[in-house]
Amino acid sequence: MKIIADENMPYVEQVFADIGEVSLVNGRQLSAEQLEGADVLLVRSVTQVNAQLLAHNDSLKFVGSATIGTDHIDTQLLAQKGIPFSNAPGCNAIAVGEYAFIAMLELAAMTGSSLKQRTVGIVGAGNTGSQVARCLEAYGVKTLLCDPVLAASGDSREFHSLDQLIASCDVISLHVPLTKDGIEPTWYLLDEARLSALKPDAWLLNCCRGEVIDNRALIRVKQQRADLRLVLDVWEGEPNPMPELVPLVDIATPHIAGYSLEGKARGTTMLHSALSQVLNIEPENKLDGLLPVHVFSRIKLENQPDESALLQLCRLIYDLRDDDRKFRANYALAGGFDQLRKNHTHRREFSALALVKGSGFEVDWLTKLGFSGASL
Ligand SMILES: NC(=O)C1=CN([C@@H]2O[C@H](COP(=O)(O)OP(=O)(O)OC[C@H]3O[C@@H](n4cnc5c(N)ncnc54)[C@H](O)[C@@H]3O)[C@@H](O)[C@H]2O)C=CC1
Ligand SMILES: O=C(O)C(=O)[C@H](O)COP(=O)(O)O
Repeated sequence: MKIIADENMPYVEQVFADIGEVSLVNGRQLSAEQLEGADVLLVRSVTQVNAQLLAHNDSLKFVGSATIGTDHIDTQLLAQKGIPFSNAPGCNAIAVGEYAFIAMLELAAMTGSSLKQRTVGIVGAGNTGSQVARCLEAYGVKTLLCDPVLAASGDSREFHSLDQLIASCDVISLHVPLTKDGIEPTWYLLDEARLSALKPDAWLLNCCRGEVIDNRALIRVKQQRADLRLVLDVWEGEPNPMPELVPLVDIATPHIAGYSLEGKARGTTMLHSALSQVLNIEPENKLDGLLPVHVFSRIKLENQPDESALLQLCRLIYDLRDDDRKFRANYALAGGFDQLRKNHTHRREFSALALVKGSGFEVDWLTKLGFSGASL
């Protein structure tokens, strides 16, 4: 089988070797000509899978996207052509949850305040939003959820409206798909009126899609409101963020919130399972043994960590400040945004680090946060 895969899909050649020959391509530049004769197409979020891309191909048996979002896929077209499609829901949800949690700890350190004293509003309570809530609740931070779609579907959690969250939360973290229609469209969900209504000293995080915030309105509001703190991992108009916006942002990264090695590997192996099912091949667990041991495999805690020690511990797994520095230095260069993503050194998830505790204090909350437990 001829498999065309995005070059930024860790382990893809290894994982798919039993099904066919994998050719790696630049996903953003993939052309209809390159796709001629391919049986399987494996993409990431930068490839628009549409009629133009499929124009010279009549052999595709499967399209997979190793992502949660599907806004780059014309799923209707694939259904019309009878081409099975699968994405990888939840594959990088833990990575996004940990990114948002670490970003909030960094903002607390930056502003000399405490995350624990804040109430965090999570907009979109699906896979990624729930992981943010899990981290915050493990640490003892109050969270409020907004998800009218899940509320209407009978989800038993307590939900609030977006405007209630904006009025009452000190932090707003966005975790919705990008949709232009339907009953709850998210395009420019945070418009000028909502941005202006954010509480004094509020923090706003966007780890879902750039266009969920009206970025021009954000520039105008932030220019008037120095009290607002911003964490942006996603940008309107990627791969070209608005240059006036970047200096106004406290933590800026190139759409890598989901880039943990575990998350990427899960995305690849989930697509392998989906394709195996389509081809009627016995699915294998390919994730076991794929990931290397983390450089710090275990750490001994002598005391209960306070917020500052917790941040130090998190930085052993992921020092967000490195990505922020690289972003500011490179995003405006030609191809800079994509290069940052391509060359990103995939971080690990909390579970890669085992904590050994000294006697006389509890670390249950740290294992709930995601770290592994270990005995001496
Ligand atoms: N920055 C990054 O690296 C990543 C970004 N993403 C983005 O995050 C999005 C969310 O991912 P998941 O949580 O895994 O998706 P999900 O589908 O599990 O959850 C999204 C939730 O948003 C809710 N929702 C839809 N419209 C809403 C609205 N108007 N207001 C409030 N809630 C609404 C849905 O009901 C759903 O529960 C993805 O669609 C993708 O675009 C996902 C992974 C990584
Ligand atoms: O899963 C999603 O949705 C995402 O946004 C991905 O983390 C983006 O990663 P790429 O597919 O663009 O590498």
